[in-house]
Amino acid sequence: MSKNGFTRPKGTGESNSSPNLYVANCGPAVGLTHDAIKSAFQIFGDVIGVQSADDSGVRVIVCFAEDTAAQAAFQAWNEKSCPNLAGRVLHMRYSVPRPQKVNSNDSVVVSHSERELGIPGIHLMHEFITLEEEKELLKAVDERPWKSLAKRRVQHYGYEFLYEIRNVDSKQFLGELPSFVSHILQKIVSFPGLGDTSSKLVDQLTVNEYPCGVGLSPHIDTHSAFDDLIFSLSLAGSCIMEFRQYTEGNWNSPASSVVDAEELTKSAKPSNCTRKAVFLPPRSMLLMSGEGRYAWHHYIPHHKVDMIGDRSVRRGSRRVSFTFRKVRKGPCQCNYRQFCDSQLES
Ligand SMILES: O=C(O)CCC(=O)C(=O)O
Ligand SMILES: [Fe+2]
Repeated sequence: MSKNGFTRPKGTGESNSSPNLYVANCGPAVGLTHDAIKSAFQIFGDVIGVQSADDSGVRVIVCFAEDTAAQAAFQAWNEKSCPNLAGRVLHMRYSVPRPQKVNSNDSVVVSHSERELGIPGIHLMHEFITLEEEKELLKAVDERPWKSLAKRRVQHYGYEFLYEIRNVDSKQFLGELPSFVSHILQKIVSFPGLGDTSSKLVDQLTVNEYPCGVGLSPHIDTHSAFDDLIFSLSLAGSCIMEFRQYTEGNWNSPASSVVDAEELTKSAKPSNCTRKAVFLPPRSMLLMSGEGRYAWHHYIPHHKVDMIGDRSVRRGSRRVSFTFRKVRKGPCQCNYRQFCDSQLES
């Protein structure tokens, strides 16, 4: 495989024109140094440089300053015996710089803490559980049946989440949350900044398993479905979570609720929004509440690699998240009406 940073141009004919030529049957392995190649091609115009096309020693990239010089060289020497280069028959094609893989989170700044992130109501606690507890939780869910969606697998406890209506069936109680999360529920109560914790904080759990490279479309968890507090525990692999505040939003624009991941991400090119992101390492607990829960879309990009500053962090083979929420019993009365299905539809 070529590692030279160049590739064939897309398209044919004129559109192939480029100042760079890939030249085969020519190079140090057949006694032609890069300097010798450069001076031979200089007769067509300014040569910026010559580099190896691969490890073979017989294929090079010749970079001219101008397309016209490359065209002249191509016409004169392609598939011909070349007197200036030991009579070798050169095989040429145009070459263009290989496009960089776009895994760059579209250059959103990624924070490591809630303070850096600075979205009211979004809190992050690292190492919320131990490695041992993480292992136990993963073992517990892996022993239970998964439901396969198009790109990820889910389990629901307490109440089922219905993706078609972006809501829960609140009349169908599936039972108390399973005992393997009891210690998480106890810890959740002591999450810093929570006020009155006398009543049950959560009664619904969605477990999501994302294979490497799978994310979740931008959405706001439906206001009428769940109360204020949404806790999300990350296990196994890391990811970044992006938050978007749309300036002209309404409750279902661009996607207010959890839809199956791949549907909307392609349309998720943000233009009219403020974007912030946070890195979610395994065992961290994220709390979305208040403005961050009601008025910001959250989104997990479909990337195999997350760019954090200039560091790339490869996603693990899977990330499993436990999202704890409380099913809402009456209409939502938040102060973010434009994102609130309870207040816009009533
Ligand atoms: O995987 C996560 O951390 C978030 C899941 C989520 O946003 C949801 O289920 O609504
Ligand atoms: Fe969500």
